[in-house]
Amino acid sequence: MELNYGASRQQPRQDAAMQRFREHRFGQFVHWGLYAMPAGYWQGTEYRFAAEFLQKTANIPEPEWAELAQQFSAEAFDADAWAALAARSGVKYATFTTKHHDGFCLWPSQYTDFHSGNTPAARDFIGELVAAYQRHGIDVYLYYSVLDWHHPDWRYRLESAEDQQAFKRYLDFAMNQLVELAQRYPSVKGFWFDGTWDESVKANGRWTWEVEQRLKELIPGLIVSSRLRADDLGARHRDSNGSLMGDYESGYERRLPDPWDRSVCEQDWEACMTIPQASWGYHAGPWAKRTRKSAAELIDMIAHCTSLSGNFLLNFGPRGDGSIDPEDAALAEQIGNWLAQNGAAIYGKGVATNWSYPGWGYYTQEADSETVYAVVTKWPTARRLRLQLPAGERLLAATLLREPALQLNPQELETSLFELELGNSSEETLVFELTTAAAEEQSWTEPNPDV
Ligand SMILES: C[C@@H]1N[C@@H](C(=O)NCc2ccccc2)[C@H](O)[C@@H]1O
Repeated sequence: MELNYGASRQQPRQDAAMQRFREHRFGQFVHWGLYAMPAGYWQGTEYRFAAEFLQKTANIPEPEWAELAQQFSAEAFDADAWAALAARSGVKYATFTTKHHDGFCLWPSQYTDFHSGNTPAARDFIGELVAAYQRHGIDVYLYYSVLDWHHPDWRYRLESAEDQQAFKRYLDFAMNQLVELAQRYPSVKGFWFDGTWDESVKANGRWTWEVEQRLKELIPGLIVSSRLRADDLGARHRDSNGSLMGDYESGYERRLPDPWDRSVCEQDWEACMTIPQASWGYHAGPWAKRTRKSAAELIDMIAHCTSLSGNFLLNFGPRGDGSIDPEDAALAEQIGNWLAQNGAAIYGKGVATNWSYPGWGYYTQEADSETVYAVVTKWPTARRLRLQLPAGERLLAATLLREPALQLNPQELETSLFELELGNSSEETLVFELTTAAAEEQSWTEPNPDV
């Protein structure tokens, strides 16, 4: 169907900026703001829900929430320390919340008084973070919530002429802020949009289209997530013809596609994930602590996304004073140590097109390369790894990536089916670099499995 504000392309972008994004594979999400101070508690009660939603879950009147800005001193904030830890964690890009749903801005915006310049901290946190992360060689993306609980002209739905007029004022405000961010921080590589699910935004597909156009005029090569976009009819992420809007699919929030679902590889995509079960902002309660994911679980997710040609954006919620939770820092270091040894299987890699999902982990491969990597995340109890190679291929060698590299002798069970003895290694996540060759002509054909 004819659309004015639908997808602007059918195929993935092939320019250098997009190729750089997809080669990153692993990124850091950072949710930080006023919500990090109460950290899931209000008047002594723990609220077991996302800490950045506390204003709503605890029914806090907006003026009372806004008062938190007067306590925001962030005395332990150190952009360079955040960036150095991020570099050690192995991330290649970082996405920072500039304004979350509560409307509080981490930069001195000229369009509102509700910003970090008007706090005891009196700092441009976004400016400091952009500079520090780029000094550490990490690309920066900016998160912006269209949903804004603070702004008087925000509307969830448009039921009257007054609603329409107010929400027009709100969209003008948001466009002004986005242009302001692009002009203040022109070195950022992209924008990550959130809070676009309400009827009011879905009824303004043209505005979402204009935002993408305007920001890409200001910053050539800019990358914009699909979550910004609605089309003429209010369809989100994908337009009413099923075509992806924006530059990559950003609908995977705290969930990953099925590891065998190769359909997701047709477009660029990114999954974002929390360390605790369901809080993006720092939550100080036992509920969040009890549900933290381990390094092994998160490494599995990194390899899972890579194996389907997607990026994995792991969220960190710094504490209200600007310090990093020591448990998060330790986790970041563990992941970084693994990537230092095994990153060849992740960075710049994607789906191993001819290799089926093995169940015990993931195959990854660089496009147009012969080399395939096997990331073993679920050890077979028999401690023998079975590899079903693509038909017509045989396994010459399997080399363990970690130091010292260990070459295993593949045992041929049947043509294209091989076994590796894993020995007693206690390591959690092993990566093998696989060397294959064309198998000799088969004297027999595979039995027909459809009996
Ligand atoms: C990236 C995350 N998105 C925000 C959020 O509101 N998620 C809750 C939600 C997720 C999906 C549909 C509606 C609401 C969370 O607060 C994080 O910022």
